[in-house]
Amino acid sequence: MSVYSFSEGSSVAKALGQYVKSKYDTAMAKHGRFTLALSGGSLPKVLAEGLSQQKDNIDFSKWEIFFADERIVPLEDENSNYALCKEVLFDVLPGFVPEQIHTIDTKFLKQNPLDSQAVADEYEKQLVHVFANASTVKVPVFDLMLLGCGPDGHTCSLFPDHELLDEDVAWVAPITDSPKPPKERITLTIPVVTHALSVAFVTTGAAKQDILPVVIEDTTSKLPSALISRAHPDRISWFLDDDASAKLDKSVLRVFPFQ
Ligand SMILES: O=C1O[C@H](COP(=O)(O)O)[C@@H](O)[C@H](O)[C@H]1O
Repeated sequence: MSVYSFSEGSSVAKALGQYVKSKYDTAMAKHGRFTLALSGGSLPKVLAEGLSQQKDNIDFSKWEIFFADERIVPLEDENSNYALCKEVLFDVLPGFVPEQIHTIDTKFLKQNPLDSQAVADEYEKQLVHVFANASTVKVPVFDLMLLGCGPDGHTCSLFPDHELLDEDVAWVAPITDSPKPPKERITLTIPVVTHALSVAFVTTGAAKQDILPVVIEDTTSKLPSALISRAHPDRISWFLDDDASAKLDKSVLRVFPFQ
């Protein structure tokens, strides 16, 4: 696992932009497209800042984008992870192809009661379609997952002690009792996240400093971020600022290779 800490948010953004560009280059050389899962929360703004410095060397029309998790709300709702990414990324940087940005199907929102399982199943079908020609059909293999880590150690919409942590069949699962609102969401499951070729957690701010030693240093932790981090440590990078990393043992920190 590579854990990087930077003195300020702008340095986290710059490094993340360089890291994503290198993963994009690798994917393009390998199969001519870049499959990526994005999170909501604090991630999209940091990512947008980093990518704005790389945009002249990236063809965003080659990006095939899913959401690591999504709230079951209209796409224009302020709680929608898509809406957030659209505002800071898709509407700002040039070249994204709308058909390659995979949103939940909002036709299910008209149903009463809401069938969140149907939302998850439909989203899984989109994954099946996009990854159908890839070498694996058992589990989609994303080039990159960009994740957050909440102050409770949750990531995607995988929350501590939740039964979804044991899901080992579905690629996409619904959650109807999310402890963080809104309650109804879908999430990629742990098998999908841990099969990605690279996973980056992006986490900043003092509110995260108590949970990070548990997630990163405690090898017995069952927190969702820890389970993912430990599954394939060689594929995992953490991008932190010094506020977030303040309580980590300094021996876990690495020097960011692109500087
Ligand atoms: O609810 C969510 O929270 C996590 C963490 O958000 P952050 O603001 O603490 O970075 C986020 O990764 C996820 O996509 C989102 O739905």
